[in-house]
Amino acid sequence: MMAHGQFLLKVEGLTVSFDGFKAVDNLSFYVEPNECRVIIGPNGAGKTTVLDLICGRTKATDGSVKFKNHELLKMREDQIVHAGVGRKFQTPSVYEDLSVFENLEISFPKGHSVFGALSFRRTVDVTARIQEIAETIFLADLLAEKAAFLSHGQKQWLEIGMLLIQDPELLMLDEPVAGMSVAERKKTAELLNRIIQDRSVIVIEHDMGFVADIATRVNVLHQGKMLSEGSMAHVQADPKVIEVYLGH
Ligand SMILES: Nc1ncnc2c1ncn2[C@@H]1O[C@H](COP(=O)(O)OP(=O)(O)OP(=O)(O)O)[C@@H](O)[C@H]1O
Repeated sequence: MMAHGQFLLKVEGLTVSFDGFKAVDNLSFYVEPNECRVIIGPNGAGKTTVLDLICGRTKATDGSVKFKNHELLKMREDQIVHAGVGRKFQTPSVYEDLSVFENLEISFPKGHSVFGALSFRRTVDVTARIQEIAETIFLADLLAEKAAFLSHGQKQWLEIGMLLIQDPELLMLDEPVAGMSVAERKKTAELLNRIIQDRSVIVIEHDMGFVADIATRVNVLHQGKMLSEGSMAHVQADPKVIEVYLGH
């Protein structure tokens, strides 16, 4: 347990400018453990850029991003992953020719096994973890199936599983339910509500019904700045939010 007032992620004064255009402009927010924070806002508001800055894909111009008090802005992308921050991009990138099992297996972090050279024990350990993750992502009955034969929604879940197997403390997802059926959206909400028992999640989302099902708090971005922040009910009732986003 973290002490009161200890945030998992502290974003302060985060700014990036591309040729003088500030895509993210002096943005600050704080994410607690076991939180599902949803970032909403109109096209071009800077949502994807915020995730790119946190995961080290884009270099910030100014500000600070502290994850468990480590400054992420000074770290490389691979170091940020190693520190416990996982990122899923919009389009699923699973290995189509491999099975669900193999996709999860190759995502298992290498070189951290407490069993060291005891490869048999290690295999048992990995297999148990793959089984557990497969159940979480609704694919336990499809472990032997080639990823190519999964539905779009199942591929999205598999990719979430490939991140979960690395046990990140912070997971960032860019529009995870885009292209999913209503039933798949419901199951994805159930999945996110389950995984925040053990970690925090930041999600970019446009589907307000889905946001209502998952968000503990919502950030509304507009022109790279925080337009409004709070519970779903709070931001939905905020006249500024209705004017630039929800009213459209
Ligand atoms: N590498 C870059 N170079 C120049 N401009 C960029 C770069 N990345 C993003 N931008 C610009 O920054 C702004 C914010 O883009 P971003 O993709 O973060 O918005 P978004 O809120 O995720 O939008 P959407 O909902 O359409 O995905 C846009 O005007 C975009 O064109």
